[in-house]
Amino acid sequence: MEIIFYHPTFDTPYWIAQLSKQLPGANVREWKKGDNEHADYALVWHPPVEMLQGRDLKAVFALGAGVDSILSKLKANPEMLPESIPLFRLEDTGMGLQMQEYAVSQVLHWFRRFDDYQAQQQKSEWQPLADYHREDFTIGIMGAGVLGGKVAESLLAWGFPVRCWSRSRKTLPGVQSFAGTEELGDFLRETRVLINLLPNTAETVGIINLDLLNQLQDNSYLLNLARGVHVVEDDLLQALNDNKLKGAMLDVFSREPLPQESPLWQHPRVVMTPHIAAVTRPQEAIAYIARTITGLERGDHVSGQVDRQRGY
Ligand SMILES: NC(=O)c1ccc[n+]([C@@H]2O[C@H](COP(=O)([O-])OP(=O)(O)OC[C@H]3O[C@@H](n4cnc5c(N)ncnc54)[C@H](O)[C@@H]3O)[C@@H](O)[C@H]2O)c1
Ligand SMILES: O=C(O)[C@H](O)CO
Repeated sequence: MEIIFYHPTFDTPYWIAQLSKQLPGANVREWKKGDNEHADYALVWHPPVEMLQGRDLKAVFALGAGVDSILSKLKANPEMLPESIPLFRLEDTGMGLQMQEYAVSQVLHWFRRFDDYQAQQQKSEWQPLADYHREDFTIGIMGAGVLGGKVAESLLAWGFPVRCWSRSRKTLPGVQSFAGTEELGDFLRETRVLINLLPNTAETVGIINLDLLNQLQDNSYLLNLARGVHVVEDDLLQALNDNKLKGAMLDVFSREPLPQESPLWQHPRVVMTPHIAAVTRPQEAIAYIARTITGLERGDHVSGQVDRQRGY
C-alpha cells in the first residue's frame, strides 16, 4: 500500500514515521513536485492540483475538519479529484476538547463580567457589579455537528441553557434544537451568546450579518470559531458600536492573517486569536486515519466522508 503525504507546515517526518508504525503494510512518502509514482491514499492540506490530478487513488484525507479550501480548489479544477474518489475529513480527533476549552473559558469570562472588570481596572475603578444569571445567558450554537455538539455538552455541564441551529433537527440531550432558515429567528431571539461552528458553504457565507445580529438579545456576544467568511465584519463592527453586541471573540477572519488596517485589532470589546481554536492533533489524527484506511481496505463502512454536494 502506497501513501503520499503533503502539508505545508506540519512535521512531515513525524507524520510519516507514526503512520508507518500504525500501518505496517504501508509505504508512506512525502509528496514532492514531480512525483507521479503510484499511490493508493493521499493525506493532504492545501495540496497542489498536480499532486492529486490523474491519480487512481482509493481515497484522500484532508488533514483538518473544514474542507472548504480543498473543495474550492476542486471547484476550479474538477479534474483534480473525480467524484469516484472519496474525500475524508478529520472528525474531532482532539479538536472537540480544544473547542470546549475555548468556548467555556470565554463564556465564563463574559458571564462573570470579567470584561467589565477589566474596563473598570483601566479606570482604576473598584466597583462590584450585579451578577448575571444563567437563565438570562442562553447559549446559541450555529452548526451542531461534531464540534458544535461537544461545545454544547461542555456548556450544559456548566449549567447554561443551550440551544443549537442546524440544517436538520438534532437530538442532543438537554439542547433545544432549531432547524432550517424558518426557525433561525426563533433560535436567535433568546440567544445571548452566539457561537459559530458552521462549515463554510455557499449557504453559510456572510450569514452573520447585521440583520442576524440585531435579532439576538440585547447586550449579546459573538464567538466565531468556524470561518471568517461567515461574518460580515463591517456589520459586526456596526452591531458593536450600536451596543447591540457587548463583545466578540474571533478566532477566524475573512482574510488571514488579519490585515493590519482592520479596525477589529483595536476595538475595545473585541478579543482575537490567530486561528488556533482547535488545531489538528497528530496522534489522534494519525490514529483516526490509520483506523479508517484499515477499514476501507477491509471493505467496512467508515465515517468522516465529505458530501461534496453539501459542501462539508
Ligand atoms: N477555528 C478553528 O481552529 C477550527 C477548527 C476546526 C474546525 N473549524 C471549523 O468548524 C467547522 C465545523 O466543524 P465540525 O467538525 O463540527 O463540522 P460538522 O460537519 O460535523 O458540523 C457542521 C454542522 O453545521 C451544520 N450546517 C451545515 N450547513 C448548514 C446550514 N446551511 N445551515 C445550518 N446548519 C448547517 C450541519 O448540520 C452540521 O451540524 C468546520 O467546517 C471548520 O470550518 C474551525
Ligand atoms: O478546519 C480546521 O481543521 C481548522 O480550522 C484548521 O484549518
